[in-house]
Amino acid sequence: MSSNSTTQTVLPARTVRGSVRLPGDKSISHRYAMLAGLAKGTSRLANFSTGADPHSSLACMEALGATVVKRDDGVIEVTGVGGTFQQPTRDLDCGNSGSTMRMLAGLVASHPGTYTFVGDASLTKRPMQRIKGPLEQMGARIELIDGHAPMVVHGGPLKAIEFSTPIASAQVKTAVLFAGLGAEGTTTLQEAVRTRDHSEHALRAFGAELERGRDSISIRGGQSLTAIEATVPGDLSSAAFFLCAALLFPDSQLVLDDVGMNPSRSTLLDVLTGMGLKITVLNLEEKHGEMIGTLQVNGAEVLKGAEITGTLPALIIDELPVLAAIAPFTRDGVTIRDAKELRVKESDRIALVVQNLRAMGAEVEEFEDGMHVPGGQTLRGGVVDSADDHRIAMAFAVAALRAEGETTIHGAEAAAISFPEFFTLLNEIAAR
Ligand SMILES: O=C(O)C1=C[C@@H](OP(=O)(O)O)[C@@H](O)[C@H](O)C1
Ligand SMILES: C=C(OP(=O)(O)O)C(=O)O
Repeated sequence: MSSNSTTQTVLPARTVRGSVRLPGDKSISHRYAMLAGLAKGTSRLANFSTGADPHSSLACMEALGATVVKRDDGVIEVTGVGGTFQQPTRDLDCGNSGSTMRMLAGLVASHPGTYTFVGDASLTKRPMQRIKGPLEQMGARIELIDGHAPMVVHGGPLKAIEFSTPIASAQVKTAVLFAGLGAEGTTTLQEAVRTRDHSEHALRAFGAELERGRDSISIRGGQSLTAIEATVPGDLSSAAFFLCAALLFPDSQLVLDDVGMNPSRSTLLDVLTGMGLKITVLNLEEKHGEMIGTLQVNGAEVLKGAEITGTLPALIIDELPVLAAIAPFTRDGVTIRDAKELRVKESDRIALVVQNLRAMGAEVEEFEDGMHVPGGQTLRGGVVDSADDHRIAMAFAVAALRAEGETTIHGAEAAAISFPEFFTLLNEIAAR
């Protein structure tokens, strides 16, 4: 049972209808917060994520000497340190946010000083060795306890490296690129799977030059950053919950405004289209390298299944819990393999999805690297547990819309990590 339990009850719905405005993208908000904190000048960031995680990044940047003003109109103003971080007098508290800990470790690594990173109980269990390797190769020293936080980064002069990421992780890629920004020489990084490229776009937006090779990305050290004015696109991973809700009802109709459509994230839309969702993209435009569009969606006549294997899981890793949670309602079932990373997120997302699906009466087969959820099943309302994992809380709220009877979600407040408005918006679009 989650430790700090606020329960939410979700009733079945007849359909979902309406229009939804999403919080700013969590991944982009983290990157803008960090780079704005290092840059020269004052950045103005509209539609910055309301989620707790990017606010952990902002608080860390304040501890490093940046000034953060949260304006009443939702715009966040960040005045950066102009290239040199202040030695923090407190721990850098990353809360629940793996992105904050891993990416910021890379950013501070080239700055002489000692930085102590801490996090909550969940973050303290997550693997940090993956960034220690490359950052130490560049010349930083990193102390971990058994591969985990608390993590002490001893920053200093770094040397560029050539690095091939052994796991598909945008956070690891970002840690290396951010360290490369302050290193001597040109750092080159190769990824087997092309993960989300928000860091590349954000670095360019703040004035850094990067070079893309066929399957590599290079950054020259010693470049300085300049403040930007930007509007953060709506979060496609938050949109996923509503898109999956729309899939559940043939007559559903939703409009999602100003959603981030970066091609390195939008594979999700191909998967949902393959499952039968009708998606029309309107008003597509580009801002600071990021695509933004309005999504008009209608439900599936036949809700088909999906096979999510190979390199695909890495491209939709945060959306897998909700896809699995609605899988019993598909005609053909959903198979997820090659997704072992799910076990080291805010919770063991494979074990927890399986546990909660079973609590709602579904049959599921668990694998070390995924699961198989047969289709053609019904769910009954039940008691599910988020284990303080935001994506799990929201995934099962969506599945509950088509369950028989009401569903109680323990630890529902975890949604605020990425999407504080989630339950209010879900209630608004659910027709009962
Ligand atoms: O770069 C990012 O913003 C993120 C990358 C992914 O993590 P990994 O890099 O660990 O795969 C994802 O799960 C996380 O929610 C956000
Ligand atoms: C895994 C996630 O985030 P992070 O790694 O930043 O904690 C997530 O938001 O699902």
